[in-house]
Amino acid sequence: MAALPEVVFVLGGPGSGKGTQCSKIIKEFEFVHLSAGDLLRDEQANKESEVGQLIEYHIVNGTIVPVEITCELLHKAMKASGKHKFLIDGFPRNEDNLSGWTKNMADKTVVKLVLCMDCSDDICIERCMGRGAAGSGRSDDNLTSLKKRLVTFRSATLPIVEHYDKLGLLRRINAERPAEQVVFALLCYFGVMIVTVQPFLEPRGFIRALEFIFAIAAFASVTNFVGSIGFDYDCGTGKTEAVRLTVPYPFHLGSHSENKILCGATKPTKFTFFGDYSSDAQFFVGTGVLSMLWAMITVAVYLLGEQNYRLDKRLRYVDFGLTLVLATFWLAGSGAWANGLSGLKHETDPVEYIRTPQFLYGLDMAKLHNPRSGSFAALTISVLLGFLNFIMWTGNTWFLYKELKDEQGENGVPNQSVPAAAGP
Ligand SMILES: Nc1ncnc2c1ncn2[C@@H]1O[C@H](COP(=O)(O)OP(=O)(O)O)[C@@H](O)[C@H]1O
Ligand SMILES: O=c1ccn([C@@H]2O[C@H](COP(=O)(O)OP(=O)(O)O)[C@@H](O)[C@H]2O)c(=O)[nH]1
Repeated sequence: MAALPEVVFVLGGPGSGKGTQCSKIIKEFEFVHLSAGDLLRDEQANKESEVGQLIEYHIVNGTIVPVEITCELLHKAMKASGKHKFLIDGFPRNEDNLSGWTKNMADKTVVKLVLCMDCSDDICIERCMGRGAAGSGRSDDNLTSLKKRLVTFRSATLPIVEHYDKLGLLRRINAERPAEQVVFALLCYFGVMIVTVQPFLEPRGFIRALEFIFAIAAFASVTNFVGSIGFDYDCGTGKTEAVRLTVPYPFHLGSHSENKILCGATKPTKFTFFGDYSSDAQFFVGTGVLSMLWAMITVAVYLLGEQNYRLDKRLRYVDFGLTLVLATFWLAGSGAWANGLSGLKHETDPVEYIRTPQFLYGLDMAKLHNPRSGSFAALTISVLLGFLNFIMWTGNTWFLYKELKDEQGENGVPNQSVPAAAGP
């Protein structure tokens, strides 16, 4: 399922610095800043608007415009932006706003965070008066309107702030500090927020995390393996000496030999094997390493750039394609390695070894007794892990394919009917 658009609400008293801080945040993070107040003022300035007068009335009196109007303006602006992350400043301001949003937008958006700019009334008044004096042109930057706006904030907006606090979404910011200090605190919250564990609660991310672990387990059980076999070597004097031969990765047996000085001889005796299983083993290990790298990259992308991933179809096609290729590699690699391992086990079987004609090894095989085989269990497990990886990568290919199919609207903002704006 495609991700829902993300929303961060920014609340706070008039003049607490909501607009100032939002404009700083969008420089650092890919959010679209939507000021509910600005949208209402633009609508009110539109001579053709049927609700202009109603908006003006509420703004001057510091009361709240009916949610149908605000919600429609917000929804239009979200759709028009073509983006997926929104910083909504000055909304929801009362119970009516909250229930209107819940009714129309809650199941089509995800509220990631609610920021509350804490600021005393005196500072709010001082800032708004300063804004008015600097020529904001706002009909509500005067003492009479300000007092009403502050009352509305305390009585209507603070219960909404508390509502989000109970949901665990609220972050309070001391907004009385200089703007640079305020933005620093805010950016920390945003930095934490962009790391999302959400994809790992869904099959795609969850399986990918497992794939990372199992890919490492599969190839490490091969690369770390050093097998061994052993015999007793008859010195011919009634004494025997134990011989241990190693079978190391990458199992290019033909090029691996061991020289042992036995029974006090002056010259070493050369023990060697035949056969080469390195291509099977290395293909398997290569698949494991590639899978680990791809899983590592995608886990990082899911954690830090999930929204971009969901919005950028190319990324998802690349993920789907590579996952499919790696699933195929796991099947081929595990099959080949299973076959290689059975050859390797046969070739390094100490019973077979001592039965081999003498001319092949240049050794007097009659002197070798009591064959002892080492354990190849780790390699058998590696084959099983390989097939398990095949199942996981194939399963994930299916989930990625399904996600590609379950496309949402172009810009991620769902198409939905918006309540009609109320008349004046
Ligand atoms: N931290 C701050 N310190 C001092 N002045 C600020 C601070 N933040 C905002 N201001 C000023 O206060 C006024 C109101 O800020 P604004 O961001 O428009 O508030 P709001 O959007 O909450 O109404 C503006 O003139 C702005 O420059
Ligand atoms: O969701 C909203 C946002 C704003 N307003 C009105 O717009 C005014 C100005 O809001 P804004 O957020 O621009 O300014 P602030 O009061 O926070 O400085 C408010 O007093 C309300 O009358 C509203 O009714 N609903």
